Amino acid sequence: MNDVLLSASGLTKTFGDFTAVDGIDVQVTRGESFGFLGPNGAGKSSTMKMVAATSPPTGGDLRIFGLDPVTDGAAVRARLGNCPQQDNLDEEITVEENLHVYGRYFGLPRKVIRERTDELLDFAQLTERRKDKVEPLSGGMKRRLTIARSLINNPEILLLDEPTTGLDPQARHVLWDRLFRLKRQGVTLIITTHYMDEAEQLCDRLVVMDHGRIVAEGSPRSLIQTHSTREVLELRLPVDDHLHAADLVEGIGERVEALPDRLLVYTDHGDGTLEAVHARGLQPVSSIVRRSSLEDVFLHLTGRTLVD
Ligand SMILES: Nc1ncnc2c1ncn2[C@@H]1O[C@H](COP(=O)(O)OP(=O)(O)OP(=O)(O)O)[C@@H](O)[C@H]1O
Repeated sequence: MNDVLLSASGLTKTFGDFTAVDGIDVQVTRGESFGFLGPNGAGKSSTMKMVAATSPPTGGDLRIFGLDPVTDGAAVRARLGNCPQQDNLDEEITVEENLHVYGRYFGLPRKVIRERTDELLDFAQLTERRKDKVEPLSGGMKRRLTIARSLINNPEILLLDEPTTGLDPQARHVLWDRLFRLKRQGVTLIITTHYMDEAEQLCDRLVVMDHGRIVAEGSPRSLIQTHSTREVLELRLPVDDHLHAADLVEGIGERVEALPDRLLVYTDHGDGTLEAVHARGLQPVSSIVRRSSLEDVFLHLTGRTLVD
């Protein structure tokens, strides 16, 4: 039997006249790594705050661990780890004191807090920095500390709102590695991101969100198979504006998307498609063939790119 930890039906959040989350249906089962992928403003954070039991829904039904986060907020929060978009560490105290304070907040015995702190500092690769103040740590270290802190109560679900936004590539990879470890330990991860590579790396299953609605759902692989071709030929032609250049490659490949700086020709055989472009007498300034990604899925479904 699937152990459903999160169940939302018609979940809605309005701010005055504005609808940020527009009647979404989502289920997450224990052990899954589940993602909300969408551009800024899609409604991901608003959804996460409702799931974190910190912002009440304005419509629909939401159950976490079978509980109502409005009436059973404290019970829900005790079983969740919550990493909000902005790190909210206490910068004036040390790394380990940040964990101690959180442990006390959850009412854990001192001995348990000490043991968990040692484990979590090791997990976050921060043992050597345990006596240092938080303020001078790098962005990646602060993020890892935020995650370590949110694990102090041994949560069944870890909520991660844009976990790697603002981090450099190396720091992102370190963080992804830590999140993989948690996933292997059986922690259910719920992640929001506007990075398609992060969604592909971390999520077993995800929903694509746009303007508060879910526009597609599935594993990264199944979404790509359903909504894109195997490969994409990216072309830069000697024209000023690619937005009006799609007709130059009309009939080549299965579908063409025109972006301001390039054409994306969707095809199952990129190299053959490039030959067809050359056979038409076109001389691209540059061309690459790559695998289809979730970015292509988003573009196909919404006509827009994930990151502007
Ligand atoms: N407290 C609020 N009052 C009014 N509008 C809000 C409030 N919080 C969010 N919104 C609006 O709701 C929409 C969705 O915001 P939300 O933060 O959920 O999106 P997001 O997908 O998480 O994007 P981001 O990554 O930028 O946070 C946005 O248009 C935002 O301006």
